[in-house]
Amino acid sequence: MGEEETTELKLKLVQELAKSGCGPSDRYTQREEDRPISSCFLPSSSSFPQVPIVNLHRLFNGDDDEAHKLGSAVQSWGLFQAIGHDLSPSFLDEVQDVSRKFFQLPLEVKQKYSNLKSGKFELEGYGNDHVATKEQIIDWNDRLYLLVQPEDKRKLEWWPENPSSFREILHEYTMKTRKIADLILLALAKLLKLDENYFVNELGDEAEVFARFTYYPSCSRPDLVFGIKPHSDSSVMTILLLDEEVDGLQVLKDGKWVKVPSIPHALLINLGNQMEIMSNGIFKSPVHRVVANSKERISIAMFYSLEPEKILEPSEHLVSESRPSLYNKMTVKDFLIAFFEKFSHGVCTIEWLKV
Ligand SMILES: O=C(O)CCC(=O)C(=O)O
Ligand SMILES: [Fe+2]
Repeated sequence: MGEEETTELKLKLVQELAKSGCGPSDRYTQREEDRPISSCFLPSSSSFPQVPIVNLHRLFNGDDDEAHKLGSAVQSWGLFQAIGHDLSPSFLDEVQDVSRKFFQLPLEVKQKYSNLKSGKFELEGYGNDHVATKEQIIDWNDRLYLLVQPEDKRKLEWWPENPSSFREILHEYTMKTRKIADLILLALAKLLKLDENYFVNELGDEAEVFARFTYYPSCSRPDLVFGIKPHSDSSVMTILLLDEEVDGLQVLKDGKWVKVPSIPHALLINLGNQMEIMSNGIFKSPVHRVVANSKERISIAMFYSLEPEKILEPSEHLVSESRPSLYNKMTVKDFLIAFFEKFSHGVCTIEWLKV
């Protein structure tokens, strides 16, 4: 057995650590200079920058003011709160509810979906994030990670059957959020004066969509750890359903960490690296992080990623002599391998891909 595999096997689930009353050990403790100190943190108050809010109902009905708001949100923040979507509050509550119930199950039940198979890490399933080296500082969360689209690539053995409605709710959430994602992609293409189907077609039927259910156990020393360390998403776009009770997400804006407040039943739309690249840097993929809390927290992320064999590059309409491509080309598959390797070492932007 290789050394890395041994490292993985020794790790406990964070939820079990928290339950046993142990605080975070060295493996979770950030170096002093990296800790979530409050000096660079802006509380949300009217005198500080506020995360933009876009009304999707107005946007999808051709409201120019809303399109303008979207444009400024994705160019200066790279993320926004989406209200006015057509998902009912009771359905979103159900999504939250089945997620919470899954993490509340006894360990033996959840282990049926473990992302360690004979000690080897699998992308899908329940467990820790990938631990690449012994030096890696581990985030204070457990996750359930599932490929939800294309449908014929789903591996149902990873999909919980408990709570009994989990699979059905996840399927319905996948279909409904994909419609919202496609409509947002249309609006984004229009902003760049591209064919309005440009991003929808780039994503296409073979796009890989992953659902990540992240459980952040309560932590006795939230000042020492991260729920998720600073990063930008690898996706084209991410749709996040935030915990309604407990905040934790923060976004880096002009060098300051700004709190992303949870608005009940809103969706948080976050552009990822693939969109930054396709838009040749016009749209931003923001650096964000999650701080731990003395209360537990859950979030559900849907990541939309281009088909693995595709070449990741800016739209040719956004490249000219005066604005050459800012990024080196590679396949999506190679990009993702490099991304996850760098993420585990705490790299949080795509500076490394720049020409
Ligand atoms: O839990 C959150 O609020 C954000 C999670 C996140 O950034 C991610 O899963 O990439
Ligand atoms: Fe993220």
